[in-house]
Amino acid sequence: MKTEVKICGLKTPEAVEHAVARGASHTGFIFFPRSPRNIEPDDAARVAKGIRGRAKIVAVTVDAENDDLDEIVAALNPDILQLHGGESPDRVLTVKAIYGLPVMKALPIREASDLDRIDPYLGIVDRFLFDAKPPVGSDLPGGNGISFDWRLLDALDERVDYMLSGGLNAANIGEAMALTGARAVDISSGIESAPGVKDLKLMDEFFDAVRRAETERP
Ligand SMILES: O=C(O)c1ccccc1N[C@@H]1O[C@H](COP(=O)(O)O)[C@@H](O)[C@H]1O
Repeated sequence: MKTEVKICGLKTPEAVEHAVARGASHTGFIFFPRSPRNIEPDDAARVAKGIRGRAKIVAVTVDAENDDLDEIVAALNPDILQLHGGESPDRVLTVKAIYGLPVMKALPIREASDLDRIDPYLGIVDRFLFDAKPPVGSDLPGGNGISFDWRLLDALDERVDYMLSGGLNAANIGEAMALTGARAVDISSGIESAPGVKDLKLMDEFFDAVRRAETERP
């Protein structure tokens, strides 16, 4: 089975089209003003226009209020909401009830005990996204370009559906996929030439590395 690849933090039609042409299953748009990848809902709708139905459109938000979610959903009509803050299981249930969209819940991972946070969300979220815990002092809950110890996922119940995220790039994705067996991966800063600026050559190298890793699967 082909690995699902989410290209996150997209801001231009060129980068979105390139990602989908290279086989991205998911495209991510960041709605978080402090991020260099932040995009306005109307701009995201314009940028994503050509790829609807060819790849999933993911709206990434961080502890967003309903007013903000209303605006994002109305403008972009995303396929999936990625909740990348401290949203509780109750909040996820509320968001699902209001918008009727699948939710991917990001959980920050640094140590084995961080996996204990999965349980309360089981049966509520549609998928998890495991990202590295942000470094102390970071302004961003994601997009920090740092990885966690992938071996921690050895302890994961294999029925838990997740995307692997955090500091992935062309140089380490082979090892990450081999160690975790992840069938879905997510990348943002690892394919950028500067914060928020996607580099199509780095994107190509990432897709090539993912496809190579697939052929090396047991
Ligand atoms: O990318 C951001 O700026 C961002 C801001 C707020 C919430 C989430 C964000 N990004 C998410 O983090 C992962 C990992 O990023 P990276 O590959 O380590 O740079 C990214 O794919 C987004 O889902």
